[in-house]
Amino acid sequence: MNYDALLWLSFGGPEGPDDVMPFLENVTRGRGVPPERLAEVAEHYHHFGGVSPINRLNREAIAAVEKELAAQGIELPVYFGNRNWHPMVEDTVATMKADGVRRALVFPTSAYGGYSACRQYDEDIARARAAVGDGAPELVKLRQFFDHPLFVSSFADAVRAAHAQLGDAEGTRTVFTAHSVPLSADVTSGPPAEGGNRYSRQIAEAARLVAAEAGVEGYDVVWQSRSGPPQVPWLEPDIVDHLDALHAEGVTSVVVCPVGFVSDHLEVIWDLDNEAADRAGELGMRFARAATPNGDPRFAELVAELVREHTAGAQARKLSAFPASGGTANGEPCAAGCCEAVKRPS
Ligand SMILES: CC1=C(CCC(=O)O)c2cc3nc(cc4[nH]c(cc5[nH]c(cc1n2)c(C)c5CCC(=O)O)c(CCC(=O)O)c4C)C(CCC(=O)O)=C3C
Ligand SMILES: [Fe+2]
Repeated sequence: MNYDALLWLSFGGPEGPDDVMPFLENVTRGRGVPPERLAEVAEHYHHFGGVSPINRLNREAIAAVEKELAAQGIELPVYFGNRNWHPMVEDTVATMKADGVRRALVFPTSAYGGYSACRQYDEDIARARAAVGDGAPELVKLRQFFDHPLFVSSFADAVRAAHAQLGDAEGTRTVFTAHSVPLSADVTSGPPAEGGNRYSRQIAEAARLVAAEAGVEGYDVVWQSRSGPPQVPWLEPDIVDHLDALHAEGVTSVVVCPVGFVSDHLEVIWDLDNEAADRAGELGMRFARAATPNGDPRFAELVAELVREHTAGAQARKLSAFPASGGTANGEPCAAGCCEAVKRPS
């Protein structure tokens, strides 16, 4: 085998009240997020005792992946590193070097393209290697997986289960949601030759695939967790505004599917399970939120299969016509100018 480890690369989240502000400062450094927004998001974390579930969920997913790899006879130790909170990826890559790791695969915990979902993880890889310096392991990122059949079927079952929870009410609307990004960031997502908007087009494609497999007809794609200064346009409509619009149309029952995320981290348990669910309650709408895939055994199988694309020549299974992007070495972009960062006003 050409690889001697797997690095699980994620966003990171606070693990106690004192972590919240330093974590948020790490996330927003140079990103032009106003202090009012930061204070609001800090409150969301404090609502849960300053603990984001994301690190625990990643550790659980890693344990499942370790078991799956072992069951398949793939001997790869799994390391865990984050962009914004401990264990920081720079420290993890230093440990990998000290352990003698020379060439590792990297699983980023995002299924999509775009700056925040793909390219920024490349920057993390390059920064961590630079911090470690000579002898840093070679780091080869696994590709985007938004259209992988295991990812799609996991969400499809979750959507079906959420409909069943509502007793399959006639006319229940399925609403797919993903993290909003500035319009400018969506426009520059994907390789320039493709014409942009790769992030929102991949989200729309994943929603279409999940809806088709779940057998739901009426569905919408909306956005959530908008950040940044109010004057900067982001992808819309927002999920909460959309519930108002659905109510005005006479919809009385909704299933919300967070197709843009792999786990029940803070944007899911606060922005959906509290804010959106409360709004639905005020409007007298029935509301069920579909589960995210990381607790599903198919998620560990998916990661193992992406690994086997590199170690055993496994065929890249995918359901959309988008090219299999994102799998580059040492933080290289997929193409010149692909998903480049947009400067934010400070
Ligand atoms: C596309 C996308 C994903 C999905 C892809 C992926 O999963 O990577 C994602 C995931 C996540 N975002 C997260 C948390 C935050 N994101 C923020 C801010 C921002 N996100 C953005 C985009 C995305 N974010 C953007 C364009 C900003 C504005 C600042 C900037 O331009 O960078 C802020 C700052 C405060 C605020 O919300 O304003 C926080 C705290 C957490 C961890 C949650 C937890 O702790 O459980 C996760 C998984
Ligand atoms: Fe975010």
